[in-house]
Amino acid sequence: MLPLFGKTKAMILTYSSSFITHLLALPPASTSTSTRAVTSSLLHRSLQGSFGPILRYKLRSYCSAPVNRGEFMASNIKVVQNPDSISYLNQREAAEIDEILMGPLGFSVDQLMELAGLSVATAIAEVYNVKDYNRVLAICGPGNNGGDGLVVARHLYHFGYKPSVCYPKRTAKPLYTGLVTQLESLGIPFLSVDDLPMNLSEDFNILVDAMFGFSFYGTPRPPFDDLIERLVNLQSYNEINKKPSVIASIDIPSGWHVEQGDTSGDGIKPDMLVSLTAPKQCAKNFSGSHHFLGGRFVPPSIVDKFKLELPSYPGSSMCVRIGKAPQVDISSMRENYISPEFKEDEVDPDPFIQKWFDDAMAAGLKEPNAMALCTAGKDGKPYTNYGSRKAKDLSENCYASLLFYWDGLNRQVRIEGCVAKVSEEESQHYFHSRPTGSQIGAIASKQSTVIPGRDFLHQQYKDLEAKFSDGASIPKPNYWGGYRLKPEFFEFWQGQTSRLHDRYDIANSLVTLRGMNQDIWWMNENHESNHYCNNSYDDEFYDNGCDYGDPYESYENDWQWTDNSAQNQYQGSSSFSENQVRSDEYSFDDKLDQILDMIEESPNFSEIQESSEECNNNMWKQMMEMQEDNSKRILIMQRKLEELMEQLTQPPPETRSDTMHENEVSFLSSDELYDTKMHKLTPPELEVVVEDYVSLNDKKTEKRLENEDVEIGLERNQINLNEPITPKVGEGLVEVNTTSSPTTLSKPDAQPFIVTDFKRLVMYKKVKDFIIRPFLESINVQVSSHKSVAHVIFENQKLKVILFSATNDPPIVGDLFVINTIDDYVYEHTANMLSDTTRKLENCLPCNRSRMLNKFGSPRVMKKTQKKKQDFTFIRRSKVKWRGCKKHRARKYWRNDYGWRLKKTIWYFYGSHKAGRLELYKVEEGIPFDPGGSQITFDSP
Ligand SMILES: NC(=O)C1=CN([C@@H]2O[C@H](COP(=O)(O)OP(=O)(O)OC[C@H]3O[C@@H](n4cnc5c(N)ncnc54)[C@H](O)[C@@H]3O)[C@@H](O)[C@H]2O)[C@@H](O)CC1
Ligand SMILES: [K+]
Repeated sequence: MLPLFGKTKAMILTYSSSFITHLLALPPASTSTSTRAVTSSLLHRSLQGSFGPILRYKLRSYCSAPVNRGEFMASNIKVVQNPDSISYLNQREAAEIDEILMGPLGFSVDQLMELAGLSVATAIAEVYNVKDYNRVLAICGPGNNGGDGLVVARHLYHFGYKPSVCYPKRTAKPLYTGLVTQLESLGIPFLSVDDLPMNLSEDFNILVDAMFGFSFYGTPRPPFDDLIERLVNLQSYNEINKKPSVIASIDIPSGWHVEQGDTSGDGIKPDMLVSLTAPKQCAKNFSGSHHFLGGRFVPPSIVDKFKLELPSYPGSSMCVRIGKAPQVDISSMRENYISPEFKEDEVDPDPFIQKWFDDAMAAGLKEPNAMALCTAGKDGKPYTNYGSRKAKDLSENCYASLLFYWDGLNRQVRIEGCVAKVSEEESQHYFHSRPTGSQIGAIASKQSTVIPGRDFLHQQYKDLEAKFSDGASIPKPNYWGGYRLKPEFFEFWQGQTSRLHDRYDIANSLVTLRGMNQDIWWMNENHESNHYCNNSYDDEFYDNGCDYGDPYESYENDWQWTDNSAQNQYQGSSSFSENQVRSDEYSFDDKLDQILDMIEESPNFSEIQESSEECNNNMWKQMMEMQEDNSKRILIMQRKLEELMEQLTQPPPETRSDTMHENEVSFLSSDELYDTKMHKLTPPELEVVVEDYVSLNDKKTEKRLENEDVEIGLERNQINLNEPITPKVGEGLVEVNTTSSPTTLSKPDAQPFIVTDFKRLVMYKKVKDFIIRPFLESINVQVSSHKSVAHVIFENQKLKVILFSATNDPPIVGDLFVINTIDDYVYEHTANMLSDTTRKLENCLPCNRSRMLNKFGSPRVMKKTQKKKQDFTFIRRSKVKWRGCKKHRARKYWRNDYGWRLKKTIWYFYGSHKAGRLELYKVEEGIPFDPGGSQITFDSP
């Protein structure tokens, strides 16, 4: 570890060699090293050259951040190699653990479900990146497994996925209703089984199987049998599809026997299984690519009691992979960066004093001051083979490049300039300021030598430690010293989505350099680096054959190891062992071959080759200038592309309504109505905005509706039926003529179609919970004075009623508006509220004019508002029909008149003009009715 500014430290690693490590991953035995080395050096050089920026785009994708870059990457998840040593639970044990957790151990089911769901979501995100696997369907069952699925959907939403939920058998417990409400508030669509395509991979990338967990038994009952069937059939669809969808099962592949697994052999075949708490016995039969364990809450007492052998979770991860990760496909490693806006004024050439460095510090990145150093020798090749030397390079060609890569912030700063040795005094001073261990380490690891193994190094260290135990000053080896780079060129890079990365270059002449040229990079970095040979600028070590930092090249040389483990500060890293590094694991990728071919076939190739031969500082400068031009061009292109992308990816404006609350009912006046484009609709017309339309899938409700002769959508004359009308979620306007003239139903994304005759329109509005109810039975607005129709619109959680009168006249004062709703299906609060309203209305039904006036327009109020009695024509209808009514008569009236069942709730509104505007007042018991006064607010019951 090399100090910078005295107290901060910088590590110089070999940028280009580690770069090549990622990039080429050469299997030494099978590839002609010399050719490849030359090509790779040219490849590297080309990065600096005229066609560099374009290539860099491709290349960066191979050497970007280590986490989460696509399928088959399980970065920080500890891999438990032997799944056989893991415990598998039977059904009884699983249930027992559940009971203990939620009994004596004091967990609540919500808690466990949240943790379980989170771990499943993180495992999914670990394997299936959000860019390629964006559309998720969580298929949720009736039990806790289904609850986990709901939690997963929520977390995936927050991770950037687009989840939908199919939850056909809902459980009316607050835990579940709460989870549903949470998802609804995020605008996550709930789809019925009928809404789903037969081929689920048409609409979804990931299918989260949350139907059944460890309590499943027997064979799946409807509608899950159908859903499971669709998951089974997926395989045949997937064979056709270019990008098949994947199944991620929670705890147990649904339909499988909890212990015996897929007994019939024709069950679902999930690609991923996330076992919770501990794998169930059926998981032994799991043959998909990704088996994870989640539910990181099992306390030691349970581990002991059930003698559980479980893989340990790495770091703070919520999940751990069981078994081996599939072979890494290098070409698929590609991070879709999501970064904040790139602000030019936030970058400063000195990465140590600018905001970016502060950001990196604040983000808690490990050693943000660590950097990679890339040099090039006089032959122009950064690395020819393992015999090359950074220091030697620098003595021949002072140009070098430093790279600060800040993973986690998706940022990188590259600095280029000329490097010079610092004075011997400076080096001496710094050497003795280092900890004794580091000083000994500098001597112990002999530069650029091949050593027999790690033990040898330890012994060296011990011997030297003994030698200097008397506290004598440790002499600085003459090969140890610092370098200073004078920056001439900076490149700021920030990863962005779809590879449209930000890149901002600053050349020396444009900026005032601050700080940078005062600082020293200390060479001899290997003392704290696990993987690399010591580095030296002392000529006497040049020929010792140590390579700088490319472990793959190292195998070629058998075993090279000059590590100083005594100084190992990477506590988290597992120790380096030879058998972890197998060349055949890194097969040479076709794509890379292509790139290399491209370079070699490029018309510039020979030019570059030639110039590289006589590489000198001038050439480098030229190249940098060329690169600068290109970078600018690329930057402009990127911006343009980004703008375009932004335009293309603008989401459509959100239209969404929610549970309607009584006190949020508002009305538009006919004036308002005629002011808008809606005036084009000539009455009598009925326009209903259908939002959040969800068809019924609750058996009980369905049955009721059958009995009640109610239909979803339009109830119409079957003979004249052109085609079935089933509005779905997201569909927009439904226009219906109330006359028998042809009716147009238009949906934004569908062909308009004609219905010539219908009885009534029935809307089902999903309320906040599991029950889907018809919210408004035909917008059956009865206006007492004359025939009117209404527009009813849900907007911003408000019900808006727009009235049309048959004569084009606005409704008059005293009109009574009746909107029918059905309270049976109304959930909880709404139900109570409405039935309460019913009760109140029943109690105050106007049996005669005087009684009505007492209730709704007391003489006192009338007097005060100087209104005449006849203005209160509320009773007009009741005079005719409700005269002398008693409660039961009123009920009868409702049933007969509306052909509806008894429990229907009717909302009464009283129309009144105020400042040219029609306002509707809810008629309620006990509240003085004052149409001239301010609008009555509704008390919640
Ligand atoms: N203790 C744990 O380790 C935890 C368990 N959790 C989850 O809870 C699950 C177990 O939950 P549950 O006990 O609620 O049960 P399940 O979620 O396994 O399902 C039981 C439900 O499915 C129904 N069912 C069973 N067999 C059926 C069949 N053949 N056809 C149709 N329906 C059928 C049952 O009537 C019941 O409603 C676990 O698998 C796991 O996903 C997590 O939520 C939290 C932690
Ligand atoms: K499941």
